[in-house]
Amino acid sequence: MPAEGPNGTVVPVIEIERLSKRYGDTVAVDDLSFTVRPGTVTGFLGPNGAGKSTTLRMILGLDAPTGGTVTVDGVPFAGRPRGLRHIGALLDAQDVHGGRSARAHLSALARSNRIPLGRVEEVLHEVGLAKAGGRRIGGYSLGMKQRLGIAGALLGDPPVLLFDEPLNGLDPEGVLWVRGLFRRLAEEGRTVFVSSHMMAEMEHTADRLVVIGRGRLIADESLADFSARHADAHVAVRTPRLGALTAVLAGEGATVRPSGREEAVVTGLPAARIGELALRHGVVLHELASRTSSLESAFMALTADSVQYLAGEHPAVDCPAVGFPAGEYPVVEYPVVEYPAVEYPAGDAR
Ligand SMILES: Nc1ncnc2c1ncn2[C@@H]1O[C@H](COP(=O)(O)OP(=O)(O)OP(=O)(O)O)[C@@H](O)[C@H]1O
Repeated sequence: MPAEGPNGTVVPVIEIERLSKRYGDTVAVDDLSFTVRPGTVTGFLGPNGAGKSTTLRMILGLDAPTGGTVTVDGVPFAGRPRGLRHIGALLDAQDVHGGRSARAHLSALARSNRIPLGRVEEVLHEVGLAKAGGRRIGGYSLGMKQRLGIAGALLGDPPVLLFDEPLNGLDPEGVLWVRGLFRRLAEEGRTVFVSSHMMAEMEHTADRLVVIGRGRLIADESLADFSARHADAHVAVRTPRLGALTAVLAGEGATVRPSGREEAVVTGLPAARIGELALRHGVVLHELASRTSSLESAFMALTADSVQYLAGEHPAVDCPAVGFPAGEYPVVEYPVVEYPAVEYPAGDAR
């Protein structure tokens, strides 16, 4: 059933229900169920071969499920006559006719989807390709092709947007720009679903995460909840009396791992409690800091069993369970970033 918003309006929800896809003996997607809602950027994460692209293709009706259903606003996408005006998608930035200009490519897309041609200049401008729009796409860098793919997705001004690995090939400035764009699209009430195989990319891009491995659901939660549940929280301490502090903290049930002559990593007690205990026992502290290991480590640990191609040894992942009482995790800060407008000049061969 379509989800309803205020005044009975239909909310652009993507609903995936027990979805499966087999290619011969390969199970690409395995009994997958989750919902992607509007107003947030949802990251779709999984290692190579996890089934992300296959899922996106099934949302778009480009691949038929072996089992289960996928609907947008309660209707399979193939049943939507509005095409690009309903869902905009970037699946493969390289999959474009290199002999055409960006302007010609977008104009053809606009015509076949009954989108006013005026949108072509608007989206070229939006993605920073207005001046380079007359050049052959074959001469574009991967980053410029990603921008062109994003322009194609935006062309129909759709309420639902899918992006498959959109950050590939973008320089840091481009990554910041894309993050700002996705945030704005979500704030406009659109449904934004973005795949990636790297948590480090999604950490500052998505509000929600759907994590899959070997086609199966591993996590479906907000980034904050994922972070609180999976990231390895610990406290770094530095003191000239490490032996004394270790004895005190161990007596309180903490685990203390020395990381230098006067330094240690403590798990099992929050920083505030460590500071109080040190004061009470007369141990001077030169450093006391709450730290959280990278979410990338947590993601790798979660999906370690699902990694299709391993280079040599299994990656060593240090992600022990943490012992803080509920609500006492260190706060993970997500930096607020500025989004510079970038414009490629007509002759720029980046
Ligand atoms: N057309 C196809 N024929 C046969 N096998 C396929 C086909 N498409 C995908 N697969 C297989 O299905 C599994 C999932 O592939 P998919 O491309 O969906 O994963 P992915 O998560 O998008 O990976 P990546 O991050 O590498 O793009 C893989 O084992 C892949 O080899």
